[in-house]
Amino acid sequence: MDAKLGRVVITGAAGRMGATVRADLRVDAEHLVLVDQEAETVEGETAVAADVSDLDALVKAFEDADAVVHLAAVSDEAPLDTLLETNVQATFNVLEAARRAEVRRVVLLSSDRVTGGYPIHHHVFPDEPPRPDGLCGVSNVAVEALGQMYADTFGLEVVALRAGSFKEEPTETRDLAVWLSPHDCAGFVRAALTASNVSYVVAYAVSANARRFWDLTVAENELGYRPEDDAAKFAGRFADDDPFWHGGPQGGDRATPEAVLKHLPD
Ligand SMILES: NC(=O)C1=CN([C@@H]2O[C@H](COP(=O)(O)OP(=O)(O)OC[C@H]3O[C@@H](n4cnc5c(N)ncnc54)[C@H](O)[C@@H]3O)[C@@H](O)[C@H]2O)C=CC1
Ligand SMILES: O=C(O)[C@H]1OC(=O)[C@H](O)[C@@H](O)[C@@H]1O
Repeated sequence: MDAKLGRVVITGAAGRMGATVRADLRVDAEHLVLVDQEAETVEGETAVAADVSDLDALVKAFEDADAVVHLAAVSDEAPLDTLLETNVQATFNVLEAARRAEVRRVVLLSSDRVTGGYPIHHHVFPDEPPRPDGLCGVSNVAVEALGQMYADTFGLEVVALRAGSFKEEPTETRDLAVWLSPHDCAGFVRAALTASNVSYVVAYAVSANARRFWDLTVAENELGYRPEDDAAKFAGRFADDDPFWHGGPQGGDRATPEAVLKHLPD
């Protein structure tokens, strides 16, 4: 266990990933501050009902915090104005509140959507150019850029984790490549909070899936985390000859014109 987690704020703490991260950090963090539209607490936690659009509320919630894990977001395709507000503007608010409250480190949850336009046979390194598979991916590119700017300009320590598909177990063929297990999700976030010598790091957060598309060297070298689960143990549930493996974008169905058109204005 890492002794030095300190006081950690989790935005979006009431969401899916929040439950996993919170249960893991609660064990040895000095204190958890849970920011969400609503949040229930147990001993050792404080709940702050706040919207991440409210910069002043965030500055207050971040007082005396050592680190922030920013999970509050829209994690699916949506109209651009929604994504700009809930992902881009909110990430700016979180970073700016962290700067004002003198928080040392911020962990941003980005997503594999940033590079979902690469073909499935391309092994992607985190420093390759973005190739978003939709507007949500575009918003995640901006999220990462904000993190880089705050690290370079203000010396904030920022880790952007490009999470794959976070779920208990794989539920579709594509998950054999992109699954992020709860155990590994907790491991990546903990490593992002505790790694030393961080200025700005962007790393994929995906389980050690034999069929994964993404390189994990940065996660191992700069964050010190090597994932442990592998979706291959569920491979028997899915057809070997699924057309997904024949080619096409890593984002799968969501990278189609139809999927993106659904959220464009009439
Ligand atoms: N679940 C997944 O497979 C993946 C998730 N991610 C990213 O990880 C992060 C967490 O994802 P999940 O936990 O799955 O999402 P979620 O939708 O389950 O939870 C998000 C939480 O944020 C809160 N929230 C949303 N807007 C808010 C606002 N304006 N102010 C305050 N709270 C607000 C919601 O109430 C909710 O509790 C997101 O940034 C998402 O984009 C990235 C890749 C994959
Ligand atoms: O399947 C994936 O790759 C995606 O899984 C999800 O459920 C997330 O909401 C999304 O942001 C991921 O990128």
